[in-house]
Amino acid sequence: MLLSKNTAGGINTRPVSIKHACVRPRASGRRKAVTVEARKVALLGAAGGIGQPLALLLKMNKLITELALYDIANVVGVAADISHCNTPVKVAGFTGEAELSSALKGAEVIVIPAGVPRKPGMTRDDLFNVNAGIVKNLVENVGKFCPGAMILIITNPVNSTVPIAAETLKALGVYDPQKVIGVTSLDIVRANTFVAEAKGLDVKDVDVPVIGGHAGVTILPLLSQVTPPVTFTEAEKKVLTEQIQNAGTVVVEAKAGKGSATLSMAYAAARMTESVLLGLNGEPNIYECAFVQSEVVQDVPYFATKILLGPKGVSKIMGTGELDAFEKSGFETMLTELKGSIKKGIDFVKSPPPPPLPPATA
Ligand SMILES: NC(=O)C1=CN([C@@H]2O[C@H](COP(=O)(O)OP(=O)(O)OC[C@H]3O[C@@H](n4cnc5c(N)ncnc54)[C@H](O)[C@@H]3O)[C@@H](O)[C@H]2O)C=CC1
Ligand SMILES: O=C([O-])CC(=O)C(=O)O
Repeated sequence: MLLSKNTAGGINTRPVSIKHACVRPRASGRRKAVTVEARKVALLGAAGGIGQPLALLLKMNKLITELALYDIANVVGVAADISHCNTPVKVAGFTGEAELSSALKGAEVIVIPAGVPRKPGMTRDDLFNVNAGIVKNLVENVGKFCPGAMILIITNPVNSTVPIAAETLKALGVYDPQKVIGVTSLDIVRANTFVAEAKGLDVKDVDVPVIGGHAGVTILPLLSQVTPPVTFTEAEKKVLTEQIQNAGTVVVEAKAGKGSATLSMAYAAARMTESVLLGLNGEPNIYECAFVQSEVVQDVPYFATKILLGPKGVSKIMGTGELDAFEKSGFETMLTELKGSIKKGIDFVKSPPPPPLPPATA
């Protein structure tokens, strides 16, 4: 399946039917065939809540020729199941550390949802202790077995796991900032949905840029820059901003201990993966918001803004645009938390925590 074109005008979420896969509408209304290159995608954490529906969506994407599903848990059954869908993508399952290298070899895009999700009462940062090591280990293997691949990180806390991935690749001497992307697309998907609902708009026409990071107050929707232009009262801005910032927590609480957003996340990640592939294929004007290494904000080395995707990955990082007074205040509020989460990720690789002390003797 191809989702609608991700143009500079916005991240539209209009699905295009499978029948039209690989044919994307141009601004002129004429249709242009998208070149189908041989593209292997590896999905790490494929047996999980996000992994399974994401694997299914990727199996339906005609820009992909080969899909490697990897998990420490048994993922062979998921691979067998999905492989029966009569679409051309070749699917294989790889379980356990010993099979990781085979999953990665030849892959050009690596999507990582491996790790534990939140339970009610937890913050995303509470996942750091478990997920930091998982991401570091997986990215080390990416650096060894498919250096140069695009890495899309879903695992939380994204504000820390992206710096962890970058530092891990730096230590191996294979870091390319154009290739490492923190997936924040779910924030845009949610913002588009909530703004369309609040303003009675057709959601396929709505694009809300969301900048900053992916946790609480670091998620900053730019309601002053919505496409199509919409005006909001101060009260509406507050309600919508908080709704977008808290949406993940709402799902965590509704699932009551059975995980966090999985289906909407799979949808958002399928869209980001497709945009990355379109960029690699040379399709022009592929824009998404994402958390990447960035110089947009002084002293904040990673930041989410709209980015342009191209044949080498992130080819341009857009600025924040003009913020209104409400957004400026939200921007100031986020900085301390964002800087702290980024530093925590960098320090995890540069100065790993000491091993636990032996038990004290009397
Ligand atoms: N970036 C975003 O917007 C979002 C991020 N997330 C995050 O995505 C992550 C995954 O969430 P779910 O799929 O719901 O969790 P899940 O627990 O259902 O699935 C995680 C999968 O990762 C696997 N896994 C664990 N360690 C692994 C390793 N070393 N190598 C390979 N696979 C490994 C597990 O076996 C499991 O199958 C969580 O950290 C969650 O917080 C969730 C929603 C949105
Ligand atoms: O809230 C969570 O833990 C999962 C997540 O990142 C989201 O749904 O935005």
